[in-house]
Amino acid sequence: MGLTLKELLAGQPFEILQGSPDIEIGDIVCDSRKVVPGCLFCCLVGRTLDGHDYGPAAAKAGAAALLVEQPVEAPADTTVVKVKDGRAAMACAAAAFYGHPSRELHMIGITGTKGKTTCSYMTKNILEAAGYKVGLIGTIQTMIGDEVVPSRNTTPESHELQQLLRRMKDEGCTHVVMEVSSQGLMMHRVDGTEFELGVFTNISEDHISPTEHRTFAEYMGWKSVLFRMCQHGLVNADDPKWEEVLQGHTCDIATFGIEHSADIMAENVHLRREGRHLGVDFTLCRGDNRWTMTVGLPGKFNVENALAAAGIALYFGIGEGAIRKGLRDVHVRGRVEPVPTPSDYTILIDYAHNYMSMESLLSTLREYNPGRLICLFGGGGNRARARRFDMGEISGRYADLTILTEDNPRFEELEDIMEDLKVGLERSQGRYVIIPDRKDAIAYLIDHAQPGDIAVLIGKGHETYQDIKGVKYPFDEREVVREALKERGWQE
Ligand SMILES: CC(=O)N[C@H]1[C@@H](OP(=O)(O)OP(=O)(O)OC[C@H]2O[C@@H](n3ccc(=O)[nH]c3=O)[C@H](O)[C@@H]2O)O[C@H](CO)[C@@H](O)[C@@H]1O[C@H](C)C(=O)N[C@@H](C)C(=O)N[C@H](CCC(=O)O)C(=O)O
Ligand SMILES: Nc1ncnc2c1ncn2[C@@H]1O[C@H](COP(=O)(O)OP(=O)(O)OP(=O)(O)O)[C@@H](O)[C@H]1O
Ligand SMILES: N[C@H](CCC[C@H](N)C(=O)O)C(=O)O
Ligand SMILES: [Mg+2]
Repeated sequence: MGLTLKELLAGQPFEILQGSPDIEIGDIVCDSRKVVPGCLFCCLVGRTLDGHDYGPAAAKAGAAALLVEQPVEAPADTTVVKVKDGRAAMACAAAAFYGHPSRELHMIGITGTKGKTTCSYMTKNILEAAGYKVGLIGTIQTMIGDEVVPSRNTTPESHELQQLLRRMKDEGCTHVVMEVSSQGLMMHRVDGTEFELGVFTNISEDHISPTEHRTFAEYMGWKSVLFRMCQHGLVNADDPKWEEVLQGHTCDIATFGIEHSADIMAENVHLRREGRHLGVDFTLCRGDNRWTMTVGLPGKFNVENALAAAGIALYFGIGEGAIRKGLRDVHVRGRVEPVPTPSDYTILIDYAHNYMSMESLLSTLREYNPGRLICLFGGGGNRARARRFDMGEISGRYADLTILTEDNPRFEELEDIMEDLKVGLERSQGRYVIIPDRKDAIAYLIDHAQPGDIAVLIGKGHETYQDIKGVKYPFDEREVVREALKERGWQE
């Protein structure tokens, strides 16, 4: 026996515009193309379209009820209820519809400008090493244990999220680790989800564009919301803004850090380079415990991510061995991911695409003392323009050679994007070449790499396409590297 509309909206103010709220609801959707008979269709005001325009079509296709923010035409036998905020109401109804699965799971939500994806994989690895079955929701994909479910958004729409959580619980997961983006918080995608742990990695200026957040204050304000939704907070004490992010928090707080005094700390950070393999070691300190750890991913910033993941594990009472195994064996697609190469130089694929990630990535790679540091990247079209000047400038500052190329120009002209990148590079007087076709650019890089060099292909990360004027052309960077090496006679 399913729940009625009235039961789904319990605790939320709503006004009945027509029909009865005592009807049973068979599903919840917000896309008229996904309507099934007997469902609740939620009319949402989007960035480009208005779901209210699809209300009549949804009713015609069999929706039993419409959730609206303003009146819409509907047949007399369709119930129509009006709420103030359609996304918030949909999220709470979805949580009720799926029986509040978050209450039956150990829910971990990770927010922050950078490190969410990496930290969530580290956490999953550790929890699995401790014997738990784990659900993961984030940028690259959703996972139910080992099963992969494709993701469209980092934080899914609320009804998809609640459905996933229910599935995870039913399929035996005990813990779920998910990335909670500021867009997800702003669009009420996680409303109705009860988080046991909320984690803050860091914050820097990003996602400020006509399609994302209007100001930095707004961006930061949405990140704060997670700490009013969780029972316990774990935050990065090295981030200068952590106290601002916690404004209005209702959870208790534990901290982690490398530079500042914190509950969980890293000491003896040591960058490790063995042939073409890079990693980092540190001592994990909590109370009297001093545990040496080896992280399978390079860079000081991955010590921060590891501390956050270890902090989560320690909260759940997980011991030294599982933490060590989980951190040592971690691999994340497109996050400082090594690609097999002839053994004398390193090629990494990474997803840096803003100031903070470029700076962290290149400054830490520099510290590995490469023969030369070579950076290959472009700037995404129809995204925050400031990123391009920053990325150009930082590459010019740290790299011995920059190879400028394409990265999802979308509907912008590649030449215009290059001009912005060049401005940044010239500001820091970096040495660069321009090779518009990314495949040619990679071939150039391979032809010029020398023993001891570290080359990093930046921006595409896990992506497997090149988005040009609305068409997504297949482009898997690791395959392109492999092919180029093969053409040059190298076999793995
Ligand atoms: C700007 C934005 O966030 N858009 C999200 C939003 O779509 P929208 O508001 O653009 O929707 P719309 O096309 O205007 O349509 C409005 C409504 O009409 C409905 N509709 C539309 C057409 C139709 O025929 N019938 C119909 O019912 C739509 O289903 C929708 O409910 O709602 C969709 C469903 O939830 C999201 O997938 C979509 O994310 C897009 C893909 C996106 O790129 N979002 C980015 C900004 C984002 O959310 N990023 C964050 C962070 C990423 C990170 O840093 O890791 C994320 O969490 O992914
Ligand atoms: N803690 C960190 N601090 C700074 N930079 C980081 C950190 N962790 C990862 N990075 C850099 O940022 C890139 C993206 O990292 P990751 O995917 O883990 O973060 P995210 O918060 O999920 O980002 P996105 O919002 O892009 O999905 C990495 O490829 C790396 O270059
Ligand atoms: N997913 C993010 C980062 C993409 C990074 C880069 N590949 C680009 O296209 O700018 C975005 O769409 O803004
Ligand atoms: Mg992510």
